[in-house]
Amino acid sequence: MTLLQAQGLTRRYKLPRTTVFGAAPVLTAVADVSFDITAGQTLGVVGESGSGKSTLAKMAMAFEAPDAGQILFEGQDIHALGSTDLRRLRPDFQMIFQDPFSSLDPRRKVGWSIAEPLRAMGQTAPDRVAEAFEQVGLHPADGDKYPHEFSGGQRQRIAIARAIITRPKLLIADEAVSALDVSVQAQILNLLMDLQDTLGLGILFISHDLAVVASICDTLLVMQHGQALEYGAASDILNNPTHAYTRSLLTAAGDML
Ligand SMILES: Nc1ncnc2c1ncn2[C@@H]1O[C@H](COP(=O)(O)OP(=O)(O)OP(=O)(O)O)[C@@H](O)[C@H]1O
Repeated sequence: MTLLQAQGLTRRYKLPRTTVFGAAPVLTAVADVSFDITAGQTLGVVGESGSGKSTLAKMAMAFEAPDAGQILFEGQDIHALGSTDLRRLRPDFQMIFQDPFSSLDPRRKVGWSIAEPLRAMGQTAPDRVAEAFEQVGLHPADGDKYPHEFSGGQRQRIAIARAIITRPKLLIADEAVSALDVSVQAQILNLLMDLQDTLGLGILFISHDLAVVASICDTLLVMQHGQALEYGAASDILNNPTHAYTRSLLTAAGDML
């Protein structure tokens, strides 16, 4: 079943004027991008810094509206929903960021922080908190500790626990392992794949690192300057890239693939 369907997504930003004459310059951060994600499938989005990956994620999370195109979640246009309907849908799609420090309140015990999405739904469910800790390979007693007591990899596990606590259907991971050492990256990627198997999650996995993306994705979207250069089965693109830019990413990834 198609979980998320992006059709012709376009996002433009007005830039500061450089002269008093004429219109303000406009940057097209995402230009006419389309993709699908089905349940249990990972779409990898790869591209250099500034290629529009995070802008795509923000639109998929309904944090930012597209200037053109649509994002359908289970057939519903999320940008056409009223705030009440969007709030009702929110638990179904959750996001993990590069830096869990920015989303974990340093003054709060992590058990409190991971329950935040439940509180936003008007729920308190201590057994869900314990379950989420166990699902990410931590101990429920870890909920009584503060973020600084954990390593970077453990903090990313906590961020994942918080993302899955609402039992979402779709997870959006934006550079979720980029700040971690290679061995820890592998552990977090394995965790995401295990969670996908058990929970049937669809995952939108964004990274500038093709080696990382290739290790986890089923389908691949290669972006450059806001454009989708290639989109399709990851194995097809990796074995037979049609674009010179993709070939340069493959060369850069080298032995890591
Ligand atoms: N709010 C904004 N206002 C103006 N320009 C923006 C805004 N957000 C993003 N941009 C520009 O849009 C382009 C795409 O940015 P985006 O963050 O989506 O790229 P990215 O591929 O995620 O790169 P990075 O990994 O460095 O964040 C960049 O040129 C960026 O400077």
